[in-house]
Amino acid sequence: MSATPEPSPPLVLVAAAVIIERGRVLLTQRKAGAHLEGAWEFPGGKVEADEDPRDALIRELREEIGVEAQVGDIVEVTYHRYPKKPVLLLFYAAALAEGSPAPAALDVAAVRWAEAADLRDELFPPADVAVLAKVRARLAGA
Ligand SMILES: Nc1nc2c([nH]c(=O)n2[C@H]2C[C@H](O)[C@@H](COP(=O)(O)OP(=O)(O)OP(=O)(O)O)O2)c(=O)[nH]1
Repeated sequence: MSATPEPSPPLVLVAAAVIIERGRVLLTQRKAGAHLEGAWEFPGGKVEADEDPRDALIRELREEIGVEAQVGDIVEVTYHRYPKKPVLLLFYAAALAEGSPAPAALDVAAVRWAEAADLRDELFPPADVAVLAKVRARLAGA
């Protein structure tokens, strides 16, 4: 008798921000106990079923790091299949709004501004390879 195939896990839609200021990009670190714990990443999170991805990103940036952001154009779109979790990542260029509070680690392990030399692939989730290449190029002014 053949085993019943596992149902495919649903695709998770994620919006994340590429925020560059004065030659540095804003990164957050994933909390202990979370999927990919300890990895550095671009701040953001899951888009709810009824949400515009840009609105989801503004909400996540408020919740995670307490900033007010303006969300611009897509930098990269990446599909990645984590074990038991396929994700579609929308990476948007974004900027801190005038008068926004400075980023604070409200619901992340840490937050920091990073230079191009700090963007080593192995510190990030495997899905971030393509966006990291684009961010390095942007930081280099290309
Ligand atoms: N925000 C963000 N998420 C990323 C990046 N790269 C990457 O693979 N991801 C993945 C990690 C997570 O699986 C997913 C974001 O979901 P999340 O942080 O809201 O939720 P989570 O999986 O920790 O939460 P949960 O399932 O435990 O509720 O996208 C990135 O650069 N930024």
